[in-house]
Amino acid sequence: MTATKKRLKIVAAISLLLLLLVYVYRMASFCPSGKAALSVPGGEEVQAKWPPTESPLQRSLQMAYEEQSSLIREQKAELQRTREHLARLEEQVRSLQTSTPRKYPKVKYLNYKNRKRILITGGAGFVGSHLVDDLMVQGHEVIVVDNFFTGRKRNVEHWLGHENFELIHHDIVNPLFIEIDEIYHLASPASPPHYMYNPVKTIKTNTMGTINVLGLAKRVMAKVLIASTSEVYGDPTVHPQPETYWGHVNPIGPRACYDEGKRVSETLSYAYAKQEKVQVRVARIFNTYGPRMHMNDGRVVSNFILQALRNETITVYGNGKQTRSFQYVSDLVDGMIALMASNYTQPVNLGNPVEQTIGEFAEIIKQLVGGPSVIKQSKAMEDDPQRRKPDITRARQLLHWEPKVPLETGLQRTISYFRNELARSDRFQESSNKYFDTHTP
Ligand SMILES: O=c1ccn([C@@H]2O[C@H](COP(=O)(O)OP(=O)(O)O[C@H]3OC[C@@H](O)[C@H](O)[C@H]3O)[C@@H](O)[C@H]2O)c(=O)[nH]1
Repeated sequence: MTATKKRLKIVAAISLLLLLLVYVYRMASFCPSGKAALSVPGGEEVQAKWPPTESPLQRSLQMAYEEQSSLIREQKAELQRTREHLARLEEQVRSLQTSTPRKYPKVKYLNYKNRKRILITGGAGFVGSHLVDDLMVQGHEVIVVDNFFTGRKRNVEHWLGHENFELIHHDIVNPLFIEIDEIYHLASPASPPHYMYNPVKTIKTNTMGTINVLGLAKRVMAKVLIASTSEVYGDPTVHPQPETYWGHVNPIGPRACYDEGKRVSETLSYAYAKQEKVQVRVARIFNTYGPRMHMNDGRVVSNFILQALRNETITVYGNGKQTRSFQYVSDLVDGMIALMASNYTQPVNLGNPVEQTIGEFAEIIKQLVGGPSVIKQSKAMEDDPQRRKPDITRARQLLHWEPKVPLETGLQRTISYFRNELARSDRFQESSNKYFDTHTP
């Protein structure tokens, strides 16, 4: 039994005793004058002296009451001492945290000429934070701008305080004035449930946000890489999809805020390139997965892995015959850095051409995670693209890039990441339960 529970029991016992005492006093018909009125046969009232001679029961009640009162006083004092001690310890932990020099991942030293100042919008997100890691390790100065709608400070906290790193809480829908050499524009929700949650904001981010980024690039003559998407091909009628394919997008469907938003983003890039001579790079990113995906991301990889880890039903939307091709996040980051470094200005597909149906993918996850989860079909998503596979000839030829991480290897890393995340959230839950248990007044 915890100390708190013991204390609660003692307090309850004392309250009962007090009630009993009050009751006994009432029964003795205590008068305001300090005298008890006693009725005698014949109607005469005799005023008795107060306190009357104490009965043995009253005496023992009184003693018990005094004993319990002093116990409560002692325990209150002890509680106060413990609280003060805890506060002192917390203060010590805080001062230790600030005085201990932080350990950072090793970064290369680049001289002034080779070191770039690189802005990453959406740099605290899933893909952005991996890009931050690579560019920091290469020795560049990295400035992250994020509005933390889907990004998290935790994704980049290992760089906080590093002299080459800066984190700015800012929404790119509003203009930004800083000096930089390169911009990776990744800011936008990317998971269908996230971008459909606030379609107007998604469109604003991909239009006004992109205008702000391109305007900044124009002012400071920075090179820009725009993170576009395979969704510009919509529900494609050409398979696999080369960059020359114009796409098949429903402009008023539930996905339009993202698909059309990204298409405008591409259009803006080439308008600024033509009119303002801004150097642009456009990466059309296909389905990507890996550690640091949000637990509530809602995309198929995180959903299936979490369902399997929790022994829940694995939900396949529709008949499961729709296809996707999944690339591991480190491959994508390599591709983006190679594209930025190249002098190629047309869009480039970055994705893994190994394609599978979503039904097969559910089986793969179930097998890799193990456990008793069953796979079930549920309602199909509206306008869900039916086949998607990148043609990466352009990236192969121009960037000498192709994905390296096999699906199983990438999935194993992602599964172990989500396993740790689940354990972490359980620990957090446990400790917050404990906290509320001991701090309930
Ligand atoms: O729990 C789920 C989630 C998703 N799915 C299905 O799995 C497929 C993939 O869905 P996701 O939500 O992971 O991603 P989508 O391919 O639809 O969109 C993605 O496309 C490429 C990127 O640019 C974006 O990250 C994202 O928009 C879809 O057919 C979807 O219906 C399930 O069957 N079950």
